[in-house]
Amino acid sequence: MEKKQKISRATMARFPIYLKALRTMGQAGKESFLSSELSEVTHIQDTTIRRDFGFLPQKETLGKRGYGYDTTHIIDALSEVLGLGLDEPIILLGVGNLGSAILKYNRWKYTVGKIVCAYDRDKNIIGERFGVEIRNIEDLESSFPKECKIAILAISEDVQSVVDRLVKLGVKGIVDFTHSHFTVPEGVEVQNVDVVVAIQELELKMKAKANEEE
Ligand SMILES: NC(=O)c1ccc[n+]([C@@H]2O[C@H](COP(=O)([O-])OP(=O)(O)OC[C@H]3O[C@@H](n4cnc5c(N)ncnc54)[C@H](O)[C@@H]3O)[C@@H](O)[C@H]2O)c1
Repeated sequence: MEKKQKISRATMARFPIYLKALRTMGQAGKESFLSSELSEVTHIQDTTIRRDFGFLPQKETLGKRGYGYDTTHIIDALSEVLGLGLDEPIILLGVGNLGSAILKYNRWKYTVGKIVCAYDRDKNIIGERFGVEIRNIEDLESSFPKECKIAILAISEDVQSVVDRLVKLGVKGIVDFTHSHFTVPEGVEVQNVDVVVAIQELELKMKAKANEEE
């Protein structure tokens, strides 16, 4: 029986970068590519790219000499490993400053899926922004998009109660921009995104580097 290779965290972290670049290249009509071309776009060494592709499931991903890799095959293989589809429906909770910026960031296409609708409790915000329908949070249960498993949290109050409602509706992954503490049951993943924490981590890395050089 074929032994399944364990994919390292570093390789898994590079897969979404390849996927994003290749979806853009694919949309531009590029049917095949060389690892050196992907390297130029992603700034990841081509030897690393070739090694990472060795972990992908399909045989076609191995590439052919002089032709390179088939763009569609690699996109499919990356999507399979990452468990992502282009049509992944995503909802956004909270359309204030941050939520609006997220909606405005129009690079969702060809990258991670699609924000199908957003929710807010402020009646003045209900309607449409950047082509996305904004619904009243009161209608969450009655208008929740079928099959939606991912929610982005950009609300500022009552976070736990909104999270509980999302979990009940079947949400399995939460991208959390709030600075609130909340809990989720086992089987639900939370990914925190925090600019302040990112700056603190950066400072620590810079200090460590400066100490090394002393
Ligand atoms: N992670 C980061 O780096 C980062 C950066 C900025 C802000 N934030 C956090 O993101 C959140 C939003 O920040 P903002 O500046 O956009 O705030 P904001 O006040 O401009 O927007 C919040 C929006 O969420 C809505 N809302 C609040 N509670 C709600 C609820 N329970 N149900 C439905 N809608 C609700 C409000 O009506 C408002 O439209 C805050 O929690 C803030 O602390 C995080």
